[in-house]
Amino acid sequence: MDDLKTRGLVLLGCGKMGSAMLKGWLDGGLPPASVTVLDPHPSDWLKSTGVHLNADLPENPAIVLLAVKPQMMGDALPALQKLGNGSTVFLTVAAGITIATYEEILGAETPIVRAMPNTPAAVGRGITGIVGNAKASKVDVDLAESLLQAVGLVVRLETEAQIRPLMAISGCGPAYVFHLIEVMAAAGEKAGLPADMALQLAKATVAGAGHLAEVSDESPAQLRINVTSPGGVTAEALRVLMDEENGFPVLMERAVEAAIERDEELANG
Ligand SMILES: NC(=O)C1=CN([C@@H]2O[C@H](COP(=O)(O)OP(=O)(O)OC[C@H]3O[C@@H](n4cnc5c(N)ncnc54)[C@H](O)[C@@H]3O)[C@@H](O)[C@H]2O)C=CC1
Ligand SMILES: O=C(O)[C@@H]1CCC=N1
Repeated sequence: MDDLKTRGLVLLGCGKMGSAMLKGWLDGGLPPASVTVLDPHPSDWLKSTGVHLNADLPENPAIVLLAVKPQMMGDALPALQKLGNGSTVFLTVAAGITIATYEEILGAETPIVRAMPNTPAAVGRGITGIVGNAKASKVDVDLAESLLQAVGLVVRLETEAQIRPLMAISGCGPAYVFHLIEVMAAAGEKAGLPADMALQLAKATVAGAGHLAEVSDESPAQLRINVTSPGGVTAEALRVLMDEENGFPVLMERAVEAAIERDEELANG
C-alpha cells in the first residue's frame, strides 16, 4: 500500500461503483493527494474529497482502476494506453469485458486484474471476486487484493469464466436484496402498517437476518427452520415463497440467468 501512496492510483470513472470504492479507501486512510480521478461528470462529493480531478496522469501509477460502464470502455480506455505494457496494474470492475479485450487495447504485456465488486464496498462490507491475467504477478494480484480488502472481503477465482456467475450473485445481489426490502415494506403497508414503520421493519429485518446468517454456526436453511414454528404462520408464508413453480427458487434462477445472458451480450459487443 506504500507503493500505492507514492506512485498513485488513477480512477477512470467515478460513478456509483467507483465512488463506493474510493470512499472506502479514503475513509481507510489513502491520502487524496495519491489519487487522480478522470470523470467528465464529477459529483459534488467527489469534488469535495481533495483528489486530483481530471488532472494530468501520474507518470507510473501503481494502479489504474477502470470503473466506467462497459459500453464506454472503448472510448475511455485509449486515453490510458500509454500506461499499458509497463508496471502499472490495470484493475477493472466492468461487467462483460474480458481480459483478452483489455490486452488488445492496452498491450499483451500489461498486468491486468479483473474484479467484480459490489456497492456495500461503500461501508466496508463489499465482496469482490478477482482474477489476474498471465502478466499479473503474485505481487500485482496481492496489491489488487489488499486494495479491495480495504472495502470488504475478496475471493480469488480459479478461472476468468467464474466471474460471470459471481457477478450474477454478489455483483448484482445487493439490488436483489434492496428490492426485497422494497417489496417487504410495500406488503407491510398494504397489510395496514404506516409506510415509514413498514420500511424500518423491512430494513432492520434484512440487516439483522443477514448478520445472523453471517455469524451463526447454523446454515441458512436451519436458521429458516428456527423461525418456522410447525403449524404456525411462517410456514404458510413460506409455502407461497418456496413454491416449486412460482416461488423464490425459480424466480432467482431466472433472474440469475437473465443477468448472465446480458453479460454475454456485453462481452460480445
Ligand atoms: N453499480 C454496481 O453495483 C456495480 C458496477 N460494476 C461495474 O462498474 C462500472 C461502473 O458502473 P456504475 O458505477 O454503476 O456506473 P455509473 O454510470 O454510476 O458510473 C460511470 C461513471 O463513468 C463516468 N464516465 C463516462 N465516460 C467517461 C470517460 N470517457 N472517462 C471517464 N469517466 C467516464 C461517468 O461520468 C460516471 O460517473 C461498470 O463497468 C459496471 O459493470 C461492477 C460491480 C457492481
Ligand atoms: O448492472 C450492472 O451491469 C453492474 C454489474 C454488476 C452490478 N452492476
